[in-house]
Amino acid sequence: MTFPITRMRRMRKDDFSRRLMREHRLSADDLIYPMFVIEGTNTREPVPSMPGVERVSIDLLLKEAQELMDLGIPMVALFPVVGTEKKSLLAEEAYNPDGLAQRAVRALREHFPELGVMTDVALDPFTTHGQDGIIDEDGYVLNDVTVEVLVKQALSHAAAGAQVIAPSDMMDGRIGAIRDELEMEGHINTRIMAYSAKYASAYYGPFRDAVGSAGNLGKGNKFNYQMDPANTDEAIREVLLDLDEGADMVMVKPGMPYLDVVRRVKSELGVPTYAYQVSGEYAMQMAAFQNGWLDKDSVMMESLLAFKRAGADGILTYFAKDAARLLKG
Ligand SMILES: NCc1[nH]cc(CCC(=O)O)c1CC(=O)O
Ligand SMILES: [Mg+2]
Repeated sequence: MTFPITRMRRMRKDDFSRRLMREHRLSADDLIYPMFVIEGTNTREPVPSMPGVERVSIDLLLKEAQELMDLGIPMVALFPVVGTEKKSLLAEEAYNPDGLAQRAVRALREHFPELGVMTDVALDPFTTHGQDGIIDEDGYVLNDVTVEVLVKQALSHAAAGAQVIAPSDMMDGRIGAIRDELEMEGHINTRIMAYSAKYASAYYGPFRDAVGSAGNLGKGNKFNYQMDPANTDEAIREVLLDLDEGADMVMVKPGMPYLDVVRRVKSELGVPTYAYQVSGEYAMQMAAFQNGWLDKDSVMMESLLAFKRAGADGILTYFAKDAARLLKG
């Protein structure tokens, strides 16, 4: 009779030894909370395809910000939702100093100076067609023309006080152009979180419902600027370019279906790496939770821990508050 010399189960026997050998941990410090902002006062609107997520007016945003502070969540990511009267072909509203995003940033910075505020730089909430940039007569998104507008948008966010600017548009060269302008205008410490490896994903559907760009986009797609889900070498090149152009943090998006990309970026480049657990990932989990098919707390925490294991330094997730509450116990 021979016995196994190595019994892997020994260390799993008790909670104390399981804790001692645990390699990765999720904490509130890892979480970034995305929020949708609308006009009005004391106004909240549910997003039907994202149960539990609401679009809120700035006064309610401030109430939630207090909650984020209490939970120890370091940063909120803002997504403005504007009416059709604010949308145009040239997306001028994107850089309106008194636009919804800019006002939301100012209010948060005034009341919660310690909370990180990250803004989305992309034109889709402000274009009549729902594309992230300016289009030509054929509907093709023009790169360099779009970058000029993105620079103005980014500058208006920095001027409002945003500490982190997050270009999510996938135009070439926009990180360098934005960095240049920020430096020239004295915003030398404004951090850039680049959505570097952003894939043309079908998992963004509920987000496009939330910001009201789905209808405008119609049958359109973003294949000629967002990345092909088949590629990973290309993701490394995208990340390298953004780092060279002055990005402080890089992001992979979506999250769970792209953890291989997160791992490659972290292992090969060793830079601050973030992942976005996007709206579709949230929606499909919530659907299963609401049906009683999966257990919410444990599946949510397992899904977030998976990002840490893959090498992410932080996660943008609609579960941020729920997860932080659980972590607090
Ligand atoms: N620039 C748009 C933007 N910024 C964040 C998301 C998606 C976020 C999510 O699905 O949760 C998108 C959608 C898109 O590219 O169409
Ligand atoms: Mg790029």
